Amino acid sequence: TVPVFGVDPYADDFLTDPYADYEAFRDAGPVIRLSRYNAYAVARHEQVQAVLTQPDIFCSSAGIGLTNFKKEKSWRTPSIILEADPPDHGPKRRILTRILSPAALKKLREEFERQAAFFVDRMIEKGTCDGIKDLAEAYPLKVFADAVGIPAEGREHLLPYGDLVFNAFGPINERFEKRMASAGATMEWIKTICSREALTPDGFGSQLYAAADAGDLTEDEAALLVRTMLSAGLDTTIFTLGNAVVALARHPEQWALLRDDPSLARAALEEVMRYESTFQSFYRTTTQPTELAGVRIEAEQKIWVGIASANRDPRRWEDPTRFDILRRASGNLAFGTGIHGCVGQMIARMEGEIVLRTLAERVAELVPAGPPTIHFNNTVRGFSAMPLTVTAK
Ligand SMILES: CC(C)Cc1ccc(C(=O)O)cc1
Repeated sequence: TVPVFGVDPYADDFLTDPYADYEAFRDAGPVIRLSRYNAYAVARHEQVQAVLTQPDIFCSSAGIGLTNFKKEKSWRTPSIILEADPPDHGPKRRILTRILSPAALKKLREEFERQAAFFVDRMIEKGTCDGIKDLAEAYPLKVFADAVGIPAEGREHLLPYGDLVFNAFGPINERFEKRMASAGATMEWIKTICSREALTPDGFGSQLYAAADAGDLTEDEAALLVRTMLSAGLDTTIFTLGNAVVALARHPEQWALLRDDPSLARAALEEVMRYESTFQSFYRTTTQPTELAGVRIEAEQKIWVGIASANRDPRRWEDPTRFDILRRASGNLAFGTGIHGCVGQMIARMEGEIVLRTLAERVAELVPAGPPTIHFNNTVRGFSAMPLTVTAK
């Protein structure tokens, strides 16, 4: 029989330190059940990879959260790429891949580097600062929001919106209800800035409307893909940058390695994403009766997919609980994998690598000036505050 766990993976005390529970999930078997949410679960690297690479059996169109769109209404119009299966998914994916191409990103690199220098220099001037507020949040809210082409005013709605989006992939619990209750103005603002006229002429958003003008998208689909960019491209990079700063501040010997060799920035970022994955988990839904690692699973079942757990699976990683920026961390599942693997992973990596390299080039010491504050959310895990003392190189 399938091992059953009654634990609540969305409880604050679970999310404070989920890793012992993830280990128990992995050790219990390749497939387990989370009885509290009536879902199967995969927590090992091998089965997480297997589920994400069989979209015909483990689909996304029933929602990639706990809510089954075939049975309950979604809180927002479903995403036409994230919550879509082949054949609808492919053409939309190709449009985003083209807009987020390496050539497009090369044009942004200089501005992204200039902004990273600005925010890091300001932290050094302050001496005592907050690694989240002054860098991890501020940087993507400036460079990525500018790249999409949304107006400067009103960006304070972006984090509340992201919190709503990521809470909605979990259960409709008190955390979600609370955020939803105060989301009126935010939902209005999001709708407004995804419209053609709100966007600057040269950003990613306008390029989506150009695809509509070329007949590759309807006007409404273009607006929904702008919403996709704002949903997927901010909270994730913000929490990842925050997790990087916290991990480096807490592991001075790893910080020293990076500071003494800034070219390690990309490898350091990859290890942060493996060691402290921002994205904890999401779901797939079985389209037919199937068998996974010898376990029979009926159709229409929600499967919890433990990304952060897979990234610490000792069956795949040597000494997984050790934060080691010199290890080969590529191949981790922080960006997912398969046809839905993160379409923005190259711009996300560019932001992260530039920020870590800029810190390494300009900062001598990065020392905690107090404990970090965890941000509790149903899907992403990170910090809302990290007091730091920062000294110039
Ligand atoms: C890690 C992913 C679940 C992030 C994400 C969120 C939202 C969308 C969308 O299309 O709205 C796409 C991707």
